[in-house]
Formats: sequence, structure tokens, C-alpha cells
Amino acid sequence: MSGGDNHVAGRRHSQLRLAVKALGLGWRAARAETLILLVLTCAAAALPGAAAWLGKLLLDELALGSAATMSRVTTLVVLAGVIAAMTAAIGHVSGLVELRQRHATSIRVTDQLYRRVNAISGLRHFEDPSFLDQLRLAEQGAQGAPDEVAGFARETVRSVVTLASFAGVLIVIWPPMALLLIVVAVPATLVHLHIARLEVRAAEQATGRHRRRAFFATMLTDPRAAKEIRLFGLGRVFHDRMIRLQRSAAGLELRVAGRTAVAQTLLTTVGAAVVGLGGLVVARGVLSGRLTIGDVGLFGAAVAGVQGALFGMVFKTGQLTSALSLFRSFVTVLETPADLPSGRRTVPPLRIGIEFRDVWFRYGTGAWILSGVSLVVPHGTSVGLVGANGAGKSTMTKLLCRFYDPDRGQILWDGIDIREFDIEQLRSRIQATFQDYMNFDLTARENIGIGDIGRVDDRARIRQVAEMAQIHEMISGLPRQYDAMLSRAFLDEETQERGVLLSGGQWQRVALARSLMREDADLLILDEPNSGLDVVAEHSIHHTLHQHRRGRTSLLVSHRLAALRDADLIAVLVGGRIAERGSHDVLMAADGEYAGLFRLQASGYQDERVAG
Ligand SMILES: Nc1ncnc2c1ncn2[C@@H]1O[C@H](COP(=O)(O)OP(=O)(O)OP(=O)(O)O)[C@@H](O)[C@H]1O
Repeated sequence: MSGGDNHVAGRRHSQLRLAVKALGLGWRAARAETLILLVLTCAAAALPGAAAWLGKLLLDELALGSAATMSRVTTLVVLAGVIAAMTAAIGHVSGLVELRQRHATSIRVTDQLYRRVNAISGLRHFEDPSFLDQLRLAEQGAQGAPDEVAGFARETVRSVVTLASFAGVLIVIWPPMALLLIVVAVPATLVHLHIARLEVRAAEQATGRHRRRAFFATMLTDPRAAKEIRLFGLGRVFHDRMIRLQRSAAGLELRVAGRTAVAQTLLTTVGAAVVGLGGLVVARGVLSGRLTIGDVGLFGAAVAGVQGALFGMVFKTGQLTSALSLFRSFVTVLETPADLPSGRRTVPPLRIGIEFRDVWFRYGTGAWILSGVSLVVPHGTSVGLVGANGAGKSTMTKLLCRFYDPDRGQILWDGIDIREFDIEQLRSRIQATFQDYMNFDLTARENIGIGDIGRVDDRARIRQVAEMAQIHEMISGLPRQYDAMLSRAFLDEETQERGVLLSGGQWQRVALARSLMREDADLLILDEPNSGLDVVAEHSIHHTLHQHRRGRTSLLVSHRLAALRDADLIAVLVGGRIAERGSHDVLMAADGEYAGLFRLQASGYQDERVAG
């Protein structure tokens, strides 16, 4: 499914459904905090009205001059002080509870999002830029939306209480004032909604640029890239590209911010004019003796309260709209259908063999990589796969692990289509070394042990496979041996000491050891396992692997044809099909593609003086 399809799927959700989902997520993440915040909000909302009323009473008492009673004034001042202290305390406690709520929500969101990401069993989504953009938006949107929805709900409660406590005051003192403030709030709401939409569009447009910017930033600091960046003088080029992308993303944001500033200035000016008008009317009331000085103070507090409440709602509505639009990406990612539906069948122990039956495959809508591959790997035998760069050898190994499904044809495991099997179980039956294996920033033990995650602490087994891959001696020589951190980017979590950096060939041996961890696997896939090994290591590891393969079913890919020489069957992949197949001797006798390649490679090893 493309990112576009994701987008359409996400659009199905109305803002209301999204709000309910976000609220539910926030509630489940932090129930106690949500309730406490609701109570604190109600209390905080009632306090300004009480403070304003006390202020009015105090002003009116003071206006009595010598007729005022000191005890009454003292009581009013003390009460005002208590309310001020309560307001401040509620603010601080709310801040702390909000922070707890935000962290709890963030952990829940991250947990859900990456659980979903882990549940995507194929590779297609991870090679689709629009899906990766959506994932980034999802992470961004989901962190904020539950907070925004809860914040909006609290703001609504606060506003309703504030409006209820002040609207009466305005109506008593000058009735049109309440109406005027509401009239100003309507266009303000529309403007903020429009701004929210612009913000979301800018965020969507900027996401790809942010991801690309992050790529250049990583390249400039990654120890693995440091050599080539320096040798080829790429630092300046990558730096400039990174800054250009950052400028362009910032430009999108600033354009919206500019429009927001203009709109808000206009709205504030209109609001100030309305307040000025109200002030004029009230001042005239005092001069004519209709209103007291205390009424002026109360009117001022009421206007500020009502205006604050209305504009607070308007502002929150805008923020909520943009938060919900980003939250849509989160919901879309969570609802992304499985790219490779898993079958239910249990994988039986391999007895007959693996068969590629007329397999056709291409990446997306590109050119056909495999166009009718038919190949049988009989149980207990080893098959070597030969072909030019880009012929599709690694693609065949990836199809076998079910990272993708063939477009046409079938891959059969003892005659059963592998699509019928439970994917996780199928993969647990396979040992594999990939050409582009990973170097994990983990300890030596973990780097090897994760090949069979259930045995990551089984030091005896780890040592055994490390010996097979001839990396045990090297690891034993390290200060912390198997507990040594294999990384220069991270310190050892326990000792806080710098880790160890392995050579290319040493990393390859670690990867090979990892792939040997699954003792009871039925199928062994080795894709260029020896490309970085020195001659001595290649020779002895070849011998060890030959022993290991005995009686096992294996698919081997290598450009070093000598490494495939003793395979039971060698298949040559040309133009998306198997062009030749047979043992080494048969193919040499046939004098075709394989024989030509083998002789060409062998001639490179012959010393001309010896040959002469
Ligand atoms: N994830 C991918 N998305 C799109 N195209 C891909 C992808 N992986 C490989 N290809 C393309 O598929 C073709 C076959 O690649 P594959 O890695 O299977 O070749 P190979 O025979 O293993 O080559 P080599 O000998 O260089 O390792 C290549 O043209 C490559 O560009």
C-alpha cells in the first residue's frame, strides 16, 4: 500500500472521532492525573471571579473613607491574599501534574507506534518515503494530540465557569458588552481555524525536508561516514545541503507565522476598541452616579475574564484542530493493514526441499527482477547461486525469508506455499547472513546471541558459533571479552568506558556467528558470507561451513566461485531466469556461462611466470 492510500484511509476519520480517540488515549495513559487536573481546573476557574468580587467589596469599603471598618478591610485583604496564594499553588501543582500526564502519554504513544512498526513484517513500507514521512508525522502528532484534547476540555470547563461568573456582572453593568465580546470572538475563531489548517499543511510539507536534514546531520557525525566525508571533502557540501533544507522548512513555518501575526494584530486591535468603548460607557456611569468605583474595578476584571475565556477557547480551538490533523497520521499508521498477511499453518520440519516455481518479482512497479525463476533446493543439499551484479540473487534470498511476496508464482516448502505459514515461525526455521548485514552497537555477546534471541545469554553456544566463525580468539583478547561494547558511538552502559571498533572482516565473522546461532534451523542462507575475509580465514571458514552444511539444506550466494565449487548444485541466474544448472563438473563440461566465469576468475589467480 502506498503512502497515498494511507492518507486516504486516514481522511475517513472525522475530527470528532479523532478527538475521542486522542482523549481515550490520554485517559488510559494517565487516569489519576486527568482527574486531578479536572478538579484543579474547576477550582482555578472559580478563583478569578471570587478575587474580583472581593476587590469590588474592598474598593467600595475604602471609598467610604473614615466610615470604613478596619476589621472588615483586614478580612477582605486576608481573603484576597489567600485566593492569590491558592491561585499560585494551583498553577504550580497543575504544571507538575500536566508534566506527569505528558510523559505518561508520550510513553504510551511511543509504545503503540513502535509495536505497530514491529508488526509490519515485510520491507516494502520501510522503503516507501511517504510512509516514512507519515511515521514521523505520527510520532509528532500523537505526542501532542491527547494533551491538546485534554487541554481543550479543561479550557472549556475553565471558560464556562469564568463566563458564568462574569457574564452576569457585565449584563448588570452594561448589557451590550457581553454581546460585543462574543461578536468579536466569532471571526477570531474562523481565523484561527484557517491558521490551524495552514500550519498542518506546512508541517506535512516540511516533514520530508526534516527527515532529509536529519540524514545529513547524521552523516556529518556518524563515525562510519567520517572517513569518506573527510577524504572526498563532503563536509561542506552536506553541511550546505542540510542548512538549505532547514532554511526551507523554517521558511514554510515562518510564512504561516507571518500570516498569524497579522491576523492576531487585527483581532487584538478590534478587541481593544471594544474594551475601550465599554470603559467609556462605565466611566460615564460613574460620573452620573449610577455606578460606584468598585463597579469600575469589577467591570474591568469581568471584561478581562470574559475576553480571556473567549479568546482562550478560540486559541485552543485552533491548536486542537492542528493537533488532531497530525493525530490522523498516528491513527493511520496504527491502522495500516498488514503488508504481508501471515498464514496460520505451522511450519513442518523440512523433509523434501524448497522450490521456486515460476517466480516473478519486481520492486513496486519497476522492471521485472525475476521473470519465471524455477529452482529446486532438495532437502539436505546445498545449492550455489551465481549471477552478475543486480541479477537478483539477494532478491531470491529475501523472497525466501518472506520479506516480500512474489508477484506471480510460488515458493514452496515441502510443497506448501510459504504464504500459508505463520511468518514468525517460518523465519525462526531459517539461519541467514545477508550481504548488507548489520553492525549493532551492542556488546560482542549480544551481537552474536541475538541470532537466537532466546539464547542471548547462552554463553557456551555463543562461544561455539564464535569459534566456528573464527572470531572467538579475537573477542577473548578484548579487555571485557564477550561483554565488550562493539561501538565507538556509545559508551559501555555499565562501565561508561569507550567501546571497541572491529575491522570489516571481523564484523563479517560476527555476523556469520550470529547467523549460526539457530541450531535447529532447517534452512541456511549465506549471501556473500566471505567477501571481507582474509585468505586464511576464508579457507578455514569455508571448511567449517562445509562441515556445518553437511546434511542441511542451504542456499549459497557468492561471487567467489571457488567457494561454491563443492555445492551439490550450482544455478546461474541470467535475465531473471535460471540459465544453467548442474554440479561444478557438469557445468564446466557444458562450457557455458558458468565455465566462462570460472575460468576468468581462476586465470586471475594464476602466476603468469608459473604458468609460463
Ligand atoms: N529494495 C529494493 N527496491 C528497489 N529495487 C531493488 C531493491 N533491492 C534491489 N533492487 C534492485 O533489484 C535488482 C537485483 O538486486 P539484487 O540485490 O537481488 O542483486 P544481486 O544479484 O544480489 O546483486 P549483487 O551481486 O550485486 O549482490 C537490482 O537491479 C537492484 O537495483
